Amino acid sequence: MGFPSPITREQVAARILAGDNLIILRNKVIRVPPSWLATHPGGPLAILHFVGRDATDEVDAFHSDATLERIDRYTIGTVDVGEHGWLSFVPPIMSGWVRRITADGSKQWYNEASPFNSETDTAPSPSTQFLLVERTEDPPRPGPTLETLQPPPTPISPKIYAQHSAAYKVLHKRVIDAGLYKTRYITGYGPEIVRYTLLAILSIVAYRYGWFITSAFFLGLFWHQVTFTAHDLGHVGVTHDWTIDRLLGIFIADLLGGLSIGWWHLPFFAVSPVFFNSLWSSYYKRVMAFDAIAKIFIPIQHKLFYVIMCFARFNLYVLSYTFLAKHAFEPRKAVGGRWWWWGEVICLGLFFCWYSSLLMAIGNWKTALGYLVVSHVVTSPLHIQIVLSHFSRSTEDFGPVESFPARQLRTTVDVICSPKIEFIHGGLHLQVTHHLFPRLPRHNLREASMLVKEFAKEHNLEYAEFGFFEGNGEVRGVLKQVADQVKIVGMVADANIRDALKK
Ligand code: HEM
Repeated sequence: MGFPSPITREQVAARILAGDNLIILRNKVIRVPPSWLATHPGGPLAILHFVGRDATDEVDAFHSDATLERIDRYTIGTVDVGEHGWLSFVPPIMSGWVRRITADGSKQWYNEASPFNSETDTAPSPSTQFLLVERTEDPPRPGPTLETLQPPPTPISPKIYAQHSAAYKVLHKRVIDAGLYKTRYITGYGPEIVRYTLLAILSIVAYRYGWFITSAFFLGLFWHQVTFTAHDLGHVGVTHDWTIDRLLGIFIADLLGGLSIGWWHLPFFAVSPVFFNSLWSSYYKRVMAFDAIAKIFIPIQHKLFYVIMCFARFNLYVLSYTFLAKHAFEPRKAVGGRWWWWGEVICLGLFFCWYSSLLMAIGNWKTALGYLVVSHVVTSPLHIQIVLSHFSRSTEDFGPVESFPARQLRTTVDVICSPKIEFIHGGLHLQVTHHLFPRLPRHNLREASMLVKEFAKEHNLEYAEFGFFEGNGEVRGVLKQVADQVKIVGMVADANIRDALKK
């Protein structure tokens, strides 16, 4: 399709300020229709955080070819991207602005939070970092302005990031040409299915013989293992068909594991000292308070790490069900309509039936409690693994200018392990490559990681990896660092109060 003349940067900004959700893909301007925003399978926030930005690499990484063609249909024109690519705007949501339906049915800007930028450019809190805090007074204007959209000055070079981005496209092509998007059903998932079946049989047999704690142990191992396949399905990384992967995902995650495939997340720790303020989460739509409870627990978070990890699965239940409750009255998803929601709710109901019958049939509440605890605690290495791959790395935000590959490499780390025992880590140990190519079938990640390592070396980017035990040490180190800083902040505050009282 030909377009008359390129849309100017000012026109793009004006349309965003008027409420259009425009993203830049290569040199094309895509207008995401409001209907897609509400019903997007990856959620509206994924799109809102890319309004005004070049989202080419992210969009290529997250979508199937068929979806990419569909996205292309929403092109409304082209832009001149310049020598170093499109200089991204700051999406309105990152400075606290969202669109809301008013009483008369029209959509207006609403300021849900205030931006909190660091005035100085320090390592833990760069000037490019966009954090939000609770809004305490009415905004001076009824909507975002041209100024709000301008990215803050950054010491990072757009030229270098443009080079990374161009090289990522070449890398992605190499991964595709090497056939790494082809799922290894027999050699990859074959052994997985045998392993899952064996663990399930061991759990059932032990239960039948009355060896309840042994049965709970194998059930925990079963959950630990199947979660990796649920994770693959959540990323549409098995059949690459959203409907089939979602159906399989609902069966495994919801029916067998009691968790929502539409949502799973991490237990919470503070990993950045910037958190010593209460922050507004544009994801949870609430203030993440640095309150009295946080002040008690954060100073000892490194000591509680493994204890919390043991019970992390309970947190996943809470978050899963909250997610489904919030989506109960949402519009139909563009893919999957509403059946995905009903499928999840019904399968979760069935999960509670089979698991609670299992506990009740034990006939002794102490053993039943032991069964509940053991089956959940055994899954804890999975949670530790997820934390390792993310929390020991940088949490700084270099703003919308940083390229996708540079950000993914900077914020993720691999856990080194022999291919013979990698089923224990279930592919999540190759997190760097997974974050660069989320739809890539898990059993091809090792081969792809070789190409990513070459890419990182060529572009002077760090491909971080550590051993499992070293990684545990790193994470506890980060948690302790932040804990110590909270203690210091507390001591300074106490000294100030004492001084004030003396005066
Ligand atoms: C008109 C624009 C868009 C359309 C029509 C669209 C459509 C879709 C569809 C159909 C899926 C399901 C997976 C698939 O079938 O490929 C999906 C998933 C997803 N999309 Fe989009 N999308 C759009 C824009 C974006 C943008 C700008 C982002 C942000 C970078 C984004 C991020 C995601 C994510 C994170 C997922 C989940 C994938 C995963 O968990 O692996 N999408 N999208």
